[in-house]
Formats: sequence, structure tokens, C-alpha cells
Amino acid sequence: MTPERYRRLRDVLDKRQPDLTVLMENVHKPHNLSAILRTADAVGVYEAHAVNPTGGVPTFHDTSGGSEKWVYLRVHPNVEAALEHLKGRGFTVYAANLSERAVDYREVDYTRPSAVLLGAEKWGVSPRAAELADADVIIPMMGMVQSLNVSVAAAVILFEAQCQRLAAGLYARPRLDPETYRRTLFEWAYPREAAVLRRQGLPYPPLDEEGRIV
Ligand SMILES: C[S@@+](CC[C@H](N)C(=O)[O-])C[C@H]1O[C@@H](n2cnc3c(N)ncnc32)[C@H](O)[C@@H]1O
Repeated sequence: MTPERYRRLRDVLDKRQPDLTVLMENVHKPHNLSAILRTADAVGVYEAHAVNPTGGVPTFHDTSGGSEKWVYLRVHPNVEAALEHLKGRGFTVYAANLSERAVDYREVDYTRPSAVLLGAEKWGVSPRAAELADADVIIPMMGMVQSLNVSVAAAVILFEAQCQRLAAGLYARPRLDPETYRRTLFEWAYPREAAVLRRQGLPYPPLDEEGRIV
């Protein structure tokens, strides 16, 4: 761990947004999942969510650019559990959904705790997930094709959120609580050591100014 690398990790962590996330409902193609995580990393999502009925760990593709190392992914067994988890943490859930009731995605205030729900490649957001979400948002389509690729839709909406959050100054100071920040920094800086300590149930040691284990 060089001091430069340690500074870079801190710079990125300083911009992480614990109250902005995505929920991928049965987005099963590894290249789509990976592309969404890559965008999530770019806008500062701290933890992303996926509903995966098989309960398995989603697989990644090289389109992720390694972003699965920097964005935690929490997998839920079904949409009910995922929505309960997010709403219990104060998130408003916006379903990116091509429905009659959907509002233009730019009308939403993403500076408030926001989760963007994305639907499966073929079927879109399920009726149950749409029913549980707080609102539907749509990216207006002016062409012949009805919908965007799911990872493209995610990028359009997440970068609107980034734009609003930049204007509101939400990237100007660290947003993670100090304990989460400290824990995450250790896991990013020393992933192998962190995994061993976790398995042993031991706490992470502190790091010095230059990122060395004390
Ligand atoms: C390929 S689309 C699914 C199309 C599906 N036939 C449908 O009717 O929803 C995959 C996902 O991308 C998102 N998406 C794609 N285009 C969108 C748009 N114009 N507005 C909002 N979300 C969109 C939605 O979350 C959608 O579930």
C-alpha cells in the first residue's frame, strides 16, 4: 500500500453516498449487472442491492472494471425482503418502469435517500415490485424502440442523481459514519487481511496516516 494509493482510497470513500442506491430485480446477465455496478461506483453508491431468487451470488463480467471490489452488493431473496430492507432504512424507492403512472425521472429529488429499482432485461419491473415502490420514473423515449438497455437506464438516472447531489454539495464532505468509514477503508486497503480477521471474528486494527497497519 503506497501513500498515494491510500490517499486515492480515501478520496473515493470521502465521496461515497450511503443514501443513494440501486436495486436490481432479477437483472441476470453478468454484463448488465457489472455495467450497473460500474456506474454505481462512478456516482458514489456505497452499497447496491439485487434480488436473486436463486439466492446465489451474482456473477460478474469484465465490463465491471473491477467495481464489484468497491461497491458492496447485498443480495435479497425476493422483492418483499428487498423493499422492506430499503424502506426500513429510510429510502424512497423509485421504480424505473415504463408505466402509465411514471413521471419523468428528472422530476425526482435524488438528494433525499433514494433507491432506483431496475427491472429484468426481458420482463421489466415485476407488478409486485412496482406495487411496493413509492413511485415510477421513466426516461422519455422519442424513438422507435420502447426501452433502453437496463444498464443504460441505470446510468441515465444515476447521473441525474449525481448532478443534483453535486449541486447540493453532497460530495463535498464525507457522508459515511466514522465506524463504517474506518471499516471500509481497512477492507479496501487490505482485503485479504480483512477477510482473515472477519473469519476469525477479530476487529480490524487501526491504520496510520499513510495507511500502514498499526
Ligand atoms: C429492457 S428494459 C425492460 C423492458 C420491458 N419489456 C418492460 O416493458 O419494462 C429493462 C429495464 O430497464 C429500465 N428501463 C429501460 N428503459 C427505460 C426507460 N425509458 N425509462 C425507465 N426505465 C427504463 C427498466 O427498469 C426496465 O425494467
